[in-house]
Amino acid sequence: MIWTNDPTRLMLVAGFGVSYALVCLAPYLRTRRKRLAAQRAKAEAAASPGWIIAYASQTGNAEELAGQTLATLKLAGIPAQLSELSELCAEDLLRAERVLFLVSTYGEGDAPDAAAAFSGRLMTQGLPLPQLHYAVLALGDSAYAHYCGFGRALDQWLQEQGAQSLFPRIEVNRSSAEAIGQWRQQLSHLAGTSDAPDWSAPAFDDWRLVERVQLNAGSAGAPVYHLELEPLDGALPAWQSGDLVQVAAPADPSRAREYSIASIPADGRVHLLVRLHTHEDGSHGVASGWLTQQAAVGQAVQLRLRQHRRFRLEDNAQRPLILIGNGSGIAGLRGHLKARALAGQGRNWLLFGERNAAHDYHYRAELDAWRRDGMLEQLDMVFSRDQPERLYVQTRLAEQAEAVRAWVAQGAAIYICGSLDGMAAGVDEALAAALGREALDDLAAAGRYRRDVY
Ligand SMILES: Cc1cc2nc3c(=O)[nH]c(=O)nc-3n(C[C@H](O)[C@H](O)[C@H](O)COP(=O)(O)O)c2cc1C
Repeated sequence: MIWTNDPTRLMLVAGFGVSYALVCLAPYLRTRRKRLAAQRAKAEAAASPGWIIAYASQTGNAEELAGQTLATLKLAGIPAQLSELSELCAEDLLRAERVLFLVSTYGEGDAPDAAAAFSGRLMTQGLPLPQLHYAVLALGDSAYAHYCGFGRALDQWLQEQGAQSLFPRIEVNRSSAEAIGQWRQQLSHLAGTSDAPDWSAPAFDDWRLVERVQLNAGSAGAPVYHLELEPLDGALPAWQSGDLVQVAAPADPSRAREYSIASIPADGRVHLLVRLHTHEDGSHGVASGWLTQQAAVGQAVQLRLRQHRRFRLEDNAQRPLILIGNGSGIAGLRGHLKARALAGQGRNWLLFGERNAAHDYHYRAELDAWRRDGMLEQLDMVFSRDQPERLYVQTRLAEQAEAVRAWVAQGAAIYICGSLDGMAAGVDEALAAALGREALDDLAAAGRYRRDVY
């Protein structure tokens, strides 16, 4: 060891010692600062009156992410509750301090059906919300003209009311894993936790295509096929009428296509109704081409079931049902009719549109049998091209406004399945004309007007 009395050298040694200590200490201090900030965030969040996770979802994506958001906050010890957007009233918002909104967009930039009243009534008012801290996760598909239209409108309205965003709106294009990852990261940051639960979607299972029949030979429309599938391992999973399947076609497994399930578990198989889609250049749709042209009967198909809570019967199982649809939309309605027949519930009115009775009367024998057995109280088949003038379900519905009012007065719920263009909007207008727009919005908010339209 070398001793020295030279003051300059002593200063240098001391200076070096202090710098060295600082260099060693810096990472520790940084980590400690971060830990304290995280603890503070957690304590503040836990002390707040509770977070609200509000979702508006049509086919369940936003709802599923809302459930995962709740699980993440709960894991971090933050009191939080899940709420459908439609359940929130002005008073709730005036009181709330932290709300996470997860909303999708439907129609042409519209809110999901259940949130129509929230969008039409609350969002047209001025509410002072300076106390509200919020974030928006907007789900959508950039192929639509009004990409994330409802999420954007909600965000803008909240800003106009003086609410403060916790972080900029995150837009999720076609369920993009990257955007969902950003949301998850923001949540972890807010909640001061790094151990968020796994959000990955369930894997696809192997099913076998066991039957395929074309239903509309000779039709003026594109070919429609009835398909039956069984799980390869024989264990039939549970589902409810109204649910969907996602099919991963070998040519594009990253973008699953969704189809309504046309059967119930008592059938022992998943039935699908698939219309072959043909592009302008003559090529077939990836999934519809695979399922109806390429996959051989007996071949394995990658499939997973998806709950579609918004289109299930749920509380409506005891109510009379008005089922309205067109084209391949008979799939989702057939699932419900099968469930009703199994439960012995005969108060069903089916109003269905296709082109020609001779070729497009899908499942005619089954519908006739239900009619005979008292499972279909009223059946209105509307064939657009069987008479000189074109006729559609919405025209028939408008003629039946009196009956619609009577059924709804008796507690009926209304289910719509089929095409958005040319059917859903017209049916919506006819229903609004029969019942009043406000009453229809109220039915939607109460889960008595449900749509699976595409
Ligand atoms: C009939 C229909 C209309 C849609 N309209 C829009 C739209 O106008 N803008 C948009 O960004 N996304 C639109 N989408 C895409 C959905 O918002 C997207 O699929 C979202 O993931 C659905 O979430 P959800 O399951 O929570 O309802 C539409 C989807 C369908 C089936």
